[in-house]
Amino acid sequence: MRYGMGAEVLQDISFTLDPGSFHFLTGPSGAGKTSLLKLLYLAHRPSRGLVTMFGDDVTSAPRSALPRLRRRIGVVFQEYRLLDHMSAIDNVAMPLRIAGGADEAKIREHVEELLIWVGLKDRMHARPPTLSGGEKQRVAIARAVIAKPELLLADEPTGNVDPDMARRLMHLFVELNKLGTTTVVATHDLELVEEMGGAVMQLSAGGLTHSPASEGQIRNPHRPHKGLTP
Ligand SMILES: Nc1ncnc2c1ncn2[C@@H]1O[C@H](COP(=O)(O)OP(=O)(O)OP(=O)(O)O)[C@@H](O)[C@H]1O
Repeated sequence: MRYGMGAEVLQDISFTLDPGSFHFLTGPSGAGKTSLLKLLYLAHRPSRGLVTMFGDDVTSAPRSALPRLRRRIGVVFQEYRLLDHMSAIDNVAMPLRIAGGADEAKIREHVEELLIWVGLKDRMHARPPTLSGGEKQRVAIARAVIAKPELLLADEPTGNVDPDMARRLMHLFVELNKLGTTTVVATHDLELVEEMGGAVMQLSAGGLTHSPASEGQIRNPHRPHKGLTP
């Protein structure tokens, strides 16, 4: 992958994410973690090579096919990308409203429950510009997981919260993963990676220096979260 006419920022990377697996993506700043997630989110196409997603080659998929594919992916962006004119509740409810099929009262109940769980009981009606960095991060995470996507991509999702909340949010990802969501979490927090015990993909200077030999199962126990049970 390269940006424009620049040098390649990712080279000769080959891996498969088994359905339902959980992977951490680590590596120093600038190694290419965000760039790799952009390939997986279909925000960028590789300059050479192949990306297949849900069994289909998406490298040459028409642009018109991308929104439908992206609806199957939940993303926590490093810069959150919340809609500033909407409340936290409405930001989080968006994937459910776009998916359709659920009645508004149920959506609201589900969203409120999740926002309470991530510690935003008193900030649900606030708009993103009035939220702290850590609060915005939690809204972004809630939005990414609310519709139980098939694939969850999270870019440094706990970078702005304290260690206890970081653990709580990781357990939310684990809980979702147990429901079948394939998960990739890019993080600098090696202590948390060690504690959670998932498979690790390690990037260094644009190459994968360590990729999981095994199936990417998280080994540690977790606290149950009722809102994400089927
Ligand atoms: N939009 C862009 N245009 C040109 N180069 C870019 C762009 N975004 C990132 N890069 C370059 O691509 C390389 C990989 O960056 P990337 O953001 O993927 O790394 P990262 O591992 O996610 O870093 P961090 O941990 O700091 O978020 C870096 O050399 C970076 O300077």
